[in-house]
Amino acid sequence: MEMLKEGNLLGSGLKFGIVAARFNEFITSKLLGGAYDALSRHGVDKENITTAWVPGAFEIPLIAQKMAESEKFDAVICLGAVIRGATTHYDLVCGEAAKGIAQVSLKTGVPVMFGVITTENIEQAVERAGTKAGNKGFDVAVSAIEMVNLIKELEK
Ligand SMILES: Nc1c(NC[C@H](O)[C@H](O)[C@H](O)CO)[nH]c(=O)[nH]c1=O
Ligand SMILES: CC(=O)[C@@H](O)COP(=O)(O)O
Repeated sequence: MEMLKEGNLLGSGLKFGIVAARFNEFITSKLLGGAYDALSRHGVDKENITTAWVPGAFEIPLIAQKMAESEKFDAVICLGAVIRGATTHYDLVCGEAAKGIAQVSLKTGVPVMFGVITTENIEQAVERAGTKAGNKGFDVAVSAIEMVNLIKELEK
């Protein structure tokens, strides 16, 4: 019989750090609300969630690294909204945020979730922050629970 490993969605007793970017706060605050909703609905206690605000998505990796290295959290959830402007700045911010977040996760072995939405315009961001395309903050929070529990399964 093939052995199948997967992570369940039970969050009770798990501890989460959240790094939220304040840039485009009208979007990121909705992503944060979605993450809180997901964690709460999956049994995570409010006192087991620590949220840190950073200026923008470019600063997320550093604080995510501090949280991951602290060994206080089972996973770190990164939330941001990068909306294309008139210059190439968008590409640099998106690229460094994504690369930095991935590197922290691989370096520390802690699940660090990429909840930074990267959109061409404000409408696309609104759609992904709790309207017709769902809430990416909710989605990555659920994935964070799954990753923590998958790792626990693999370590048995
Ligand atoms: N344009 C966006 C930014 N830009 C700011 C950078 O993230 C960074 O805070 C600044 O360059 C100082 O180091 N950040 C976002 O999160 N979203 C954007 O659309
Ligand atoms: C994603 C960004 O950095 C962007 O909001 C900056 O806008 P602009 O490229 O018009 O300076």
